[in-house]
Amino acid sequence: MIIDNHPFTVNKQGHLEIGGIDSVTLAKKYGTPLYVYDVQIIRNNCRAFVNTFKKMGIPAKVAYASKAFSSIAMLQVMKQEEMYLDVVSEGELYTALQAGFPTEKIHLHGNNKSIAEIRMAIENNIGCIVVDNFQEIQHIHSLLKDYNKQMDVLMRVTPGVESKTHQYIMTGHEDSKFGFNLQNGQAENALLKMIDDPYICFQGLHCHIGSQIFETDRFILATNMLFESLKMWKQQYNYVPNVLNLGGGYGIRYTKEDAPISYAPFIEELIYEVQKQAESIAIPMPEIWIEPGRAIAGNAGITLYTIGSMKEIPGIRNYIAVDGGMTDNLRPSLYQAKYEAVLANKADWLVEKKVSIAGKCCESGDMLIWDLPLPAVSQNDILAVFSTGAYGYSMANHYNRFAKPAVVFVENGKDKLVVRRETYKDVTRHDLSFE
Ligand SMILES: Cc1ncc(COP(=O)(O)O)c(C=O)c1O
Ligand SMILES: N[C@@H](CCCC[NH3+])C(=O)O
Repeated sequence: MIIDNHPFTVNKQGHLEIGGIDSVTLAKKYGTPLYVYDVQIIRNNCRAFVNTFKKMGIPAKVAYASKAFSSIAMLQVMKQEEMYLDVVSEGELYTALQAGFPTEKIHLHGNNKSIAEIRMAIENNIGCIVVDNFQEIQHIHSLLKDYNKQMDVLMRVTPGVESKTHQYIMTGHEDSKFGFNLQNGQAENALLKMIDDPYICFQGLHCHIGSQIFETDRFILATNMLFESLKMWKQQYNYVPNVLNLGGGYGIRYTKEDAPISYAPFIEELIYEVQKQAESIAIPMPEIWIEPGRAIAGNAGITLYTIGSMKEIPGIRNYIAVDGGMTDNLRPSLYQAKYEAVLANKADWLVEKKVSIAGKCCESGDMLIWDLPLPAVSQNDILAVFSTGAYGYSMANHYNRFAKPAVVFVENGKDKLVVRRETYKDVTRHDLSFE
């Protein structure tokens, strides 16, 4: 039996299965809350992007935006899949180095890169820095000069395109903390600062309009805005980009209301658009880079919880509490994000009524799912929440001094612990006594 809307099945015991393994067995073996990833789905997601570019014979780089879920094992899978990598901090870069990720395939982002981050990038000879602001151009220039090195650099621009997504995850609109503004001349000024720099090898533009976007026309519109500027810059400065990085942001299915982008046809559409635009301003086709995060990790991951206390308010609501919440999935409380879930140990039972899934943090807003249809629920049932593979573990936190859950990878019927569960010793590790 197949689970509606999600790439998982139900086994003969009526339990949810992931990667050929009974999820209830995993919950028993590793405890809950537990993040579980089906590695084959991660691989398929990577291949959908990489193979489309290959099939069309287009030089491209597909970089995994590791903010979605960064761990040594995950980045090792990215290495195996020949992906490039987008990191936005020293911590993400450090994790990539620990994973043995080829440094020349790493791209560094960030709207406030520290000197230490830029140094780390230069010392490790990473592939590219995506410059975000004027101060950074100066820092990158000076540091490269000190090291007597050259480095590829892209300029992040905001095209002034409003994507239809939650306000907190829009990034391409004018009033954004990221990048150089295309409309008000800042991007042009930045271009002029970098175009002939002896240390900065200026390769082209980067544009990321936001996250969890379904309307492909927004990506196309942003691309058109880039070409409007490129047309002027060609005429005025004879500038021709080698690279256009069109960011990530491809929406995935969390609930049945979401109609996720079909990656292959969309990438084809994007390629045709860039080809058409490049021809129209008579420049060679630039290399296309993209940076999906959620689209690689999101639907591959589930979170398993154990059901605990239950509170029925007659005529109002049934609250069912689980042993995690906003500490392992911040998205519902931060973005009012919606999720679907099943009882993993009763995955073939008929749905009985709607219940609301509460986390166990001391916050009324710590609700994972409102009005979820479930079969009859009992204490110790296992709840499996779908599509938690992106921005779940990576935004996990220690509120109420919760320990972060473990992460398990499953593939070909085998499970492997890839991030161990934190202990309370881990949680208090940095506390010092005042006595
Ligand atoms: C610069 C950049 N690239 C890529 C991503 C990945 O986005 P997503 O996970 O939505 O694909 C983000 C996050 O929004 C980002 O800020
Ligand atoms: N954390 C966000 C996405 C952030 C995108 C990074 N620019 C989410 O869960 O949807």
